[in-house]
Amino acid sequence: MAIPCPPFIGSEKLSVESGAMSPSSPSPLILTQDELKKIAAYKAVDFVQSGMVLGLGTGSTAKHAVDRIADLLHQGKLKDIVGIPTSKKTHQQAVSLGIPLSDLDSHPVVDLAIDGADEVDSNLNLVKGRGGSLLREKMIESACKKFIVIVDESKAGGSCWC
Ligand SMILES: O=C[C@H](O)[C@H](O)[C@H](O)COP(=O)(O)O
Repeated sequence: MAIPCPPFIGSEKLSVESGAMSPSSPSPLILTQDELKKIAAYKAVDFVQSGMVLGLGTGSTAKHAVDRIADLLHQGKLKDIVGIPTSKKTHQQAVSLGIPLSDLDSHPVVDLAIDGADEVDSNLNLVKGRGGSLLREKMIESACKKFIVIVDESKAGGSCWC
């Protein structure tokens, strides 16, 4: 699914400033749902600081956050991160990207957890776990000081949004 994106996200402004496009004829920037997930996930990772113990979420949205954390570690912009994965899949992804990992036994307090959700309502109630890792998510996300849930607009619809 492709979703029209507001002009403040993306490269349109840069194109206008560089003279590549006339300001009077802006063309809408179309982003896919996965690109929107990536933008939201990268924004969540802005809250990660060096030295943190991180809950690493599961799913197609959280995957982008884990990728971004690994990028920043490799660039030296983040240091001394310890990740606690919420699923076997995320564990495998983090290992493949070289993110140092631990568990709740060794790190019972998690500074920040970042994860997706299946649905969110206007009171920020969440439906989670359709990716199959609800138990580990609940354990790790209950132990965190701060929990960032990343959702694109497709998660805000449905019966619980009132
Ligand atoms: O068990 C799965 C998790 O709760 C996911 O965070 C949730 O299902 C959302 O996944 P996705 O980002 O792939 O929509």
